[in-house]
Amino acid sequence: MRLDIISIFPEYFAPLDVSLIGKARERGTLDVRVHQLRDWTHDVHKTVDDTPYGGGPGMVMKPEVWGEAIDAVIGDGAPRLVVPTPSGRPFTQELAQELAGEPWLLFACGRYEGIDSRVMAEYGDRLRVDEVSIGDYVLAGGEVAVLVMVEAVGRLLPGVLGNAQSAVDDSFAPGSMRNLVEGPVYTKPPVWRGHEVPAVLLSGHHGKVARWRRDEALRRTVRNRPDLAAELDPETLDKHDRKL
Ligand SMILES: COC(=O)COc1cccc(COC(=O)c2cn[nH]c2)c1
Repeated sequence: MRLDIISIFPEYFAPLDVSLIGKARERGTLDVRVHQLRDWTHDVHKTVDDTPYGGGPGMVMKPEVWGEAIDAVIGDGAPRLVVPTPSGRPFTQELAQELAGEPWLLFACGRYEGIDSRVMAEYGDRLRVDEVSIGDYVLAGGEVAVLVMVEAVGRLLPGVLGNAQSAVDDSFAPGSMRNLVEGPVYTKPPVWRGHEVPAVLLSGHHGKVARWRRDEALRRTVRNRPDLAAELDPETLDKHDRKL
Protein backbone atom coordinates (compact mmCIF):
# COMPACT_ATOMS: atom_id res chain seq x y z
CA MET A 1 0.00 0.00 0.00
CA ARG A 2 1.13 3.51 -0.87
CA LEU A 3 0.26 6.15 1.72
CA ASP A 4 0.72 9.89 1.11
CA ILE A 5 0.19 12.51 3.82
CA ILE A 6 0.09 16.27 3.20
CA SER A 7 0.52 18.50 6.28
CA ILE A 8 2.09 21.76 7.50
CA PHE A 9 3.58 19.71 10.37
CA PRO A 10 5.26 16.72 8.67
CA GLU A 11 7.33 16.16 11.82
CA TYR A 12 4.13 14.84 13.46
CA PHE A 13 4.68 11.65 11.44
CA ALA A 14 8.08 10.70 12.86
CA PRO A 15 6.28 8.02 14.97
CA LEU A 16 5.51 6.21 11.72
CA ASP A 17 9.20 5.28 11.55
CA VAL A 18 8.93 3.06 14.61
CA SER A 19 7.21 -0.14 15.70
CA LEU A 20 4.80 -2.09 13.48
CA ILE A 21 4.47 0.64 10.86
CA GLY A 22 8.23 1.20 10.76
CA LYS A 23 8.86 -2.48 10.13
CA ALA A 24 6.15 -2.63 7.46
CA ARG A 25 7.89 0.26 5.71
CA GLU A 26 11.25 -1.52 5.88
CA ARG A 27 9.63 -4.64 4.42
CA GLY A 28 8.00 -2.59 1.67
CA THR A 29 4.47 -3.55 2.78
CA LEU A 30 3.84 0.14 3.32
CA ASP A 31 5.23 3.01 1.23
CA VAL A 32 4.66 6.15 3.36
CA ARG A 33 5.45 9.57 1.88
CA VAL A 34 4.97 12.75 3.94
CA HIS A 35 4.73 16.13 2.17
CA GLN A 36 5.06 19.71 3.53
CA LEU A 37 2.01 21.66 2.25
CA ARG A 38 4.02 24.91 2.34
CA ASP A 39 6.25 23.57 -0.47
CA TRP A 40 3.39 24.57 -2.83
CA THR A 41 3.14 28.20 -1.68
CA HIS A 42 4.73 31.01 -3.70
CA ASP A 43 4.99 33.87 -1.23
CA VAL A 44 7.83 34.65 1.11
CA HIS A 45 5.68 33.87 4.14
CA LYS A 46 4.54 30.52 2.67
CA THR A 47 0.93 31.44 3.44
CA VAL A 48 -1.55 28.54 3.58
CA ASP A 49 -4.57 30.25 5.17
CA ASP A 50 -6.82 33.31 4.93
CA THR A 51 -9.87 34.81 6.63
CA PRO A 52 -13.21 33.00 6.21
CA TYR A 53 -15.80 34.33 3.73
CA GLY A 54 -18.94 35.24 5.66
CA GLY A 55 -16.83 36.35 8.62
CA GLY A 56 -16.35 34.53 11.90
CA PRO A 57 -13.32 33.57 13.98
CA GLY A 58 -10.23 31.73 12.83
CA MET A 59 -8.74 31.09 9.41
CA VAL A 60 -9.48 28.77 6.50
CA MET A 61 -6.86 26.90 4.45
CA LYS A 62 -6.48 28.26 0.93
CA PRO A 63 -7.76 26.12 -1.97
CA GLU A 64 -4.97 27.10 -4.39
CA VAL A 65 -2.19 25.69 -2.21
CA TRP A 66 -4.05 22.45 -1.55
CA GLY A 67 -4.90 22.08 -5.23
CA GLU A 68 -1.27 22.42 -6.31
CA ALA A 69 -0.11 20.05 -3.57
CA ILE A 70 -2.67 17.33 -4.33
CA ASP A 71 -2.10 17.63 -8.10
CA ALA A 72 1.65 17.27 -7.58
CA VAL A 73 1.29 14.26 -5.28
CA ILE A 74 -1.29 12.29 -7.30
CA GLY A 75 -0.13 13.10 -10.86
CA ASP A 76 -2.64 11.24 -13.02
CA GLY A 77 -3.24 8.60 -10.34
CA ALA A 78 -6.39 8.20 -8.26
CA PRO A 79 -5.76 7.48 -4.58
CA ARG A 80 -8.59 7.46 -2.07
CA LEU A 81 -8.56 10.89 -0.41
CA VAL A 82 -9.18 10.79 3.36
CA VAL A 83 -9.70 14.07 5.23
CA PRO A 84 -9.93 13.89 9.05
CA THR A 85 -12.56 16.31 10.35
CA PRO A 86 -14.88 16.53 13.37
CA SER A 87 -17.76 16.73 10.88
CA GLY A 88 -16.86 13.50 9.08
CA ARG A 89 -18.34 10.01 9.05
CA PRO A 90 -17.25 7.89 12.03
CA PHE A 91 -13.96 6.02 11.69
CA THR A 92 -14.70 2.42 12.70
CA GLN A 93 -12.93 -0.92 12.57
CA GLU A 94 -15.11 -1.64 9.54
CA LEU A 95 -13.85 1.48 7.74
CA ALA A 96 -10.29 0.58 8.78
CA GLN A 97 -10.77 -2.83 7.14
CA GLU A 98 -12.14 -1.14 4.00
CA LEU A 99 -9.22 1.30 3.81
CA ALA A 100 -6.76 -1.57 4.36
CA GLY A 101 -7.97 -2.95 1.03
CA GLU A 102 -7.05 0.21 -0.87
CA PRO A 103 -3.84 0.26 -2.95
CA TRP A 104 -3.26 4.00 -2.34
CA LEU A 105 -4.46 6.40 0.34
CA LEU A 106 -3.88 10.17 0.45
CA PHE A 107 -4.48 11.92 3.79
CA ALA A 108 -5.03 15.69 3.86
CA CYS A 109 -4.40 17.25 7.28
CA GLY A 110 -6.57 20.29 7.89
CA ARG A 111 -5.73 22.97 10.45
CA TYR A 112 -7.37 26.19 11.72
CA GLU A 113 -11.11 26.13 10.87
CA GLY A 114 -10.60 23.70 8.03
CA ILE A 115 -9.79 23.39 4.34
CA ASP A 116 -11.78 25.44 1.78
CA SER A 117 -14.63 23.08 0.85
CA ARG A 118 -14.01 23.56 -2.88
CA VAL A 119 -10.90 21.37 -2.54
CA MET A 120 -13.00 18.32 -1.66
CA ALA A 121 -15.48 19.27 -4.38
CA GLU A 122 -12.71 19.63 -6.95
CA TYR A 123 -11.46 16.08 -6.41
CA GLY A 124 -14.83 14.53 -5.66
CA ASP A 125 -15.55 13.50 -9.25
CA ARG A 126 -12.10 12.01 -9.83
CA LEU A 127 -11.21 10.46 -6.44
CA ARG A 128 -13.14 8.67 -3.71
CA VAL A 129 -13.19 11.42 -1.03
CA ASP A 130 -13.96 10.50 2.59
CA GLU A 131 -14.32 13.09 5.33
CA VAL A 132 -13.74 11.00 8.46
CA SER A 133 -14.11 11.67 12.19
CA ILE A 134 -12.15 9.72 14.79
CA GLY A 135 -14.42 10.98 17.57
CA ASP A 136 -16.69 13.71 18.82
CA TYR A 137 -14.10 16.22 19.93
CA VAL A 138 -12.03 18.87 18.14
CA LEU A 139 -8.27 18.60 17.61
CA ALA A 140 -5.99 21.44 16.51
CA GLY A 141 -5.42 19.64 13.21
CA GLY A 142 -5.75 16.39 11.30
CA GLU A 143 -2.26 15.05 12.00
CA VAL A 144 -3.07 13.09 15.17
CA ALA A 145 -6.21 11.69 13.53
CA VAL A 146 -4.09 10.47 10.60
CA LEU A 147 -1.70 8.74 13.03
CA VAL A 148 -4.70 6.96 14.56
CA MET A 149 -6.05 5.86 11.18
CA VAL A 150 -2.67 4.82 9.79
CA GLU A 151 -2.05 2.62 12.84
CA ALA A 152 -5.55 1.08 12.72
CA VAL A 153 -5.27 0.41 8.97
CA GLY A 154 -1.58 -0.55 8.93
CA ARG A 155 -1.97 -3.30 11.52
CA LEU A 156 -4.56 -4.99 9.28
CA LEU A 157 -2.18 -5.28 6.33
CA PRO A 158 -0.86 -8.80 5.68
CA GLY A 159 2.46 -9.42 7.40
CA VAL A 160 2.27 -6.33 9.61
CA LEU A 161 0.84 -7.99 12.71
CA GLY A 162 3.00 -10.81 14.04
CA ASN A 163 -0.04 -13.02 14.39
CA ALA A 164 -2.75 -12.48 11.79
CA GLN A 165 -5.20 -14.27 14.09
CA SER A 166 -5.19 -11.39 16.59
CA ALA A 167 -6.75 -9.05 14.01
CA VAL A 168 -9.64 -11.48 13.67
CA ASP A 169 -10.23 -11.42 17.44
CA ASP A 170 -10.05 -7.62 17.61
CA SER A 171 -12.82 -5.75 19.30
CA PHE A 172 -15.41 -4.70 16.71
CA ALA A 173 -13.84 -6.98 14.05
CA PRO A 174 -16.39 -8.19 11.51
CA GLY A 175 -17.71 -11.67 12.18
CA SER A 176 -17.96 -13.06 15.68
CA MET A 177 -16.67 -9.89 17.39
CA ARG A 178 -19.00 -7.52 15.53
CA ASN A 179 -20.53 -5.06 18.01
CA LEU A 180 -18.56 -6.70 20.83
CA VAL A 181 -15.56 -5.39 22.75
CA GLU A 182 -12.88 -7.78 23.96
CA GLY A 183 -12.92 -9.19 27.46
CA PRO A 184 -10.07 -9.26 30.03
CA VAL A 185 -6.70 -10.84 29.22
CA TYR A 186 -4.20 -12.56 31.54
CA THR A 187 -0.66 -13.93 31.48
CA LYS A 188 1.78 -15.51 33.97
CA PRO A 189 2.08 -15.61 36.96
CA PRO A 190 -1.13 -17.57 37.82
CA VAL A 191 -1.39 -15.60 41.08
CA TRP A 192 -0.20 -11.99 41.39
CA ARG A 193 -0.53 -10.05 44.65
CA GLY A 194 -3.28 -12.46 45.63
CA HIS A 195 -5.21 -12.00 42.36
CA GLU A 196 -5.83 -15.35 40.67
CA VAL A 197 -6.26 -15.93 36.93
CA PRO A 198 -9.79 -17.27 36.26
CA ALA A 199 -9.48 -21.07 36.59
CA VAL A 200 -11.20 -21.80 33.25
CA LEU A 201 -8.23 -20.20 31.44
CA LEU A 202 -5.88 -22.73 33.05
CA SER A 203 -8.19 -25.66 32.34
CA GLY A 204 -6.90 -26.37 28.83
CA HIS A 205 -10.54 -26.90 27.79
CA HIS A 206 -10.66 -24.80 24.60
CA GLY A 207 -14.43 -24.95 24.31
CA LYS A 208 -14.95 -23.66 27.82
CA VAL A 209 -12.27 -20.98 27.33
CA ALA A 210 -13.96 -19.76 24.14
CA ARG A 211 -17.33 -19.67 25.89
CA TRP A 212 -15.93 -17.82 28.89
CA ARG A 213 -14.23 -15.25 26.66
CA ARG A 214 -17.43 -14.60 24.76
CA ASP A 215 -19.39 -14.20 27.98
CA GLU A 216 -16.78 -11.76 29.32
CA ALA A 217 -16.77 -9.82 26.04
CA LEU A 218 -20.51 -9.54 26.22
CA ARG A 219 -20.45 -8.57 29.89
CA ARG A 220 -17.97 -5.78 29.17
CA THR A 221 -19.89 -4.66 26.09
CA VAL A 222 -23.13 -4.39 28.05
CA ARG A 223 -21.35 -2.51 30.85
CA ASN A 224 -19.17 -0.12 28.82
CA ARG A 225 -20.93 0.09 25.45
CA PRO A 226 -24.72 -0.16 25.79
CA ASP A 227 -24.87 1.47 22.34
CA LEU A 228 -23.17 -1.58 20.82
CA ALA A 229 -25.03 -4.06 23.02
CA ALA A 230 -28.28 -2.63 21.65
CA GLU A 231 -27.11 -3.69 18.17
CA LEU A 232 -26.55 -7.31 19.18
CA ASP A 233 -29.14 -9.72 17.93
CA PRO A 234 -31.46 -10.59 20.85
CA GLU A 235 -30.67 -14.30 20.50
CA THR A 236 -26.96 -13.69 21.24
CA LEU A 237 -27.74 -11.22 24.01
CA ASP A 238 -30.36 -13.46 25.56
CA LYS A 239 -28.16 -16.57 25.54
CA HIS A 240 -25.42 -14.70 27.44
CA ASP A 241 -27.55 -12.27 29.34
CA ARG A 242 -28.82 -14.87 31.75
CA LYS A 243 -25.29 -15.03 33.09
CA LEU A 244 -24.69 -11.26 33.43
C1 LIG B 1 -12.98 19.11 5.32
O1 LIG B 1 -12.19 18.83 6.45
C2 LIG B 1 -11.49 19.84 7.02
O2 LIG B 1 -11.58 20.98 6.61
C3 LIG B 1 -10.63 19.44 8.19
O3 LIG B 1 -10.30 20.59 8.95
C4 LIG B 1 -9.92 20.43 10.27
C5 LIG B 1 -9.92 21.54 11.09
C6 LIG B 1 -9.55 21.40 12.43
C7 LIG B 1 -9.18 20.18 12.94
C8 LIG B 1 -9.19 19.08 12.10
C9 LIG B 1 -8.73 17.77 12.64
O4 LIG B 1 -9.73 16.83 12.79
C10 LIG B 1 -10.34 16.78 14.05
O5 LIG B 1 -10.25 17.67 14.87
C11 LIG B 1 -11.11 15.55 14.30
C12 LIG B 1 -11.19 14.46 13.46
N1 LIG B 1 -11.99 13.56 14.07
N2 LIG B 1 -12.43 14.07 15.25
C13 LIG B 1 -11.89 15.30 15.40
C14 LIG B 1 -9.54 19.19 10.75
